[in-house]
Amino acid sequence: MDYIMLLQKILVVSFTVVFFWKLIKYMWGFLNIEKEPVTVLVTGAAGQIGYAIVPMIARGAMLGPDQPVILHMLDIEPAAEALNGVRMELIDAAFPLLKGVVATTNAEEACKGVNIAVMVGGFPRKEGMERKDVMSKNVSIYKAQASALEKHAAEDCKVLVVANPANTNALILKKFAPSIPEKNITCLTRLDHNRALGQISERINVHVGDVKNVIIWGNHSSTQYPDVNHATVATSSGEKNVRELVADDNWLNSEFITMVQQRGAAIIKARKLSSALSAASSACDHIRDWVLGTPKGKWVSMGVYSDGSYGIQPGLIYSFPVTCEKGEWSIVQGLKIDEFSRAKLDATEQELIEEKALAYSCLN
Ligand SMILES: NC(=O)c1ccc[n+]([C@@H]2O[C@H](COP(=O)([O-])OP(=O)(O)OC[C@H]3O[C@@H](n4cnc5c(N)ncnc54)[C@H](O)[C@@H]3O)[C@@H](O)[C@H]2O)c1
Ligand SMILES: O=C(O)C[C@H](O)C(=O)O
Repeated sequence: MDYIMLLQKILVVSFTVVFFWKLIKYMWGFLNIEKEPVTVLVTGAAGQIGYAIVPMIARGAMLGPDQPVILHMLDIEPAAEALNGVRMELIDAAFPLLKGVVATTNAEEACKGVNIAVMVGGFPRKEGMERKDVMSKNVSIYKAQASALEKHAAEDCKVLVVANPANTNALILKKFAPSIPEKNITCLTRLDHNRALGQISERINVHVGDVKNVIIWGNHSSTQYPDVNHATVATSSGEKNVRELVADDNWLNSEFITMVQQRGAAIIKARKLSSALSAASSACDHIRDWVLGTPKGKWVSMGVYSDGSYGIQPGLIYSFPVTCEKGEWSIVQGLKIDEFSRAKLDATEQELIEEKALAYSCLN
């Protein structure tokens, strides 16, 4: 009897809560109360990824179709005219969600009040240049931009570094923006994650949306480890393991890995330019899932500050499987790592340790 009364009470309370929640949401829509705009910074905005990503942001692909945005676009002086062209096109496109545009070559102005910073600007490797020269240029760019974010961005600003070497640029940014919480500084490996999903879907002829939980471990470079050991595919008879469906461990352990690792180079060979639309779209995926949350039962890959999970040296920006909730990511724990995977996790960690040492040597 007591149980029945308790159950009735629970049902009445739940019904009332749901009813009032729906009523509030309805009234909100009815009164047409708009959300406060979120300010998004895109550096390198006159470049290829910049040109692809700003309309995506202005259309709601990053923060949702009901989230107004203000775009801050930064580039360097030689690109000022092109940057102004992008600003003109944004105005011409008349995006309903776009509440303001700032196009500037002044980092301090660009960083003012920024809630989300997408760092695409950087110094590309040119013919005949040593790794150290490229690193040294990017270290000084990320040091300066970190200081501008530190001084002018919103306190809870979330940062995504896209420009290569993405993990190490993010690490330098973290070092020189000590008041930005370390959990708010990340780098892009979602493109590699999406590439891995795409390759599996092509191989077994299923829709890419039915494949989930691949992992990119480590560096956004050719040492990254695309891991399918925990990945599944939704089928009419339930979720099936990717290894079971592909039924070709040889392919998964060699050709598949190399294909994902080298995909960036393959795009450069084909387009004579590096990936831009897929990079822009994946950067939107990264921020959207971080801010709005990952769907239940699904994880994504993000380059985040290592806390020592899976034996990875703390203090590196390393790509892990993460889930996101209420604007915070957490590393998925407890996944079984076999011997083959262990060696791959360690190899990409080693490359990041060396990159960190090289970057720090450029600070001297
Ligand atoms: N992490 C990833 O998955 C991923 C994928 C693709 C490309 N990338 C990297 O993203 C970066 C951008 O690629 P892109 O194709 O747009 O290059 P791009 O050369 O077309 O554009 C780069 C832009 O950055 C600007 N820039 C240079 N120094 C700057 C500075 N100090 N401040 C602000 N802007 C500055 C340049 O003027 C240029 O407009 C590259 O480093 C590329 O290697 C990363
Ligand atoms: O710009 C590059 O070198 C390649 C890029 O990082 C990519 O993965 O497409």
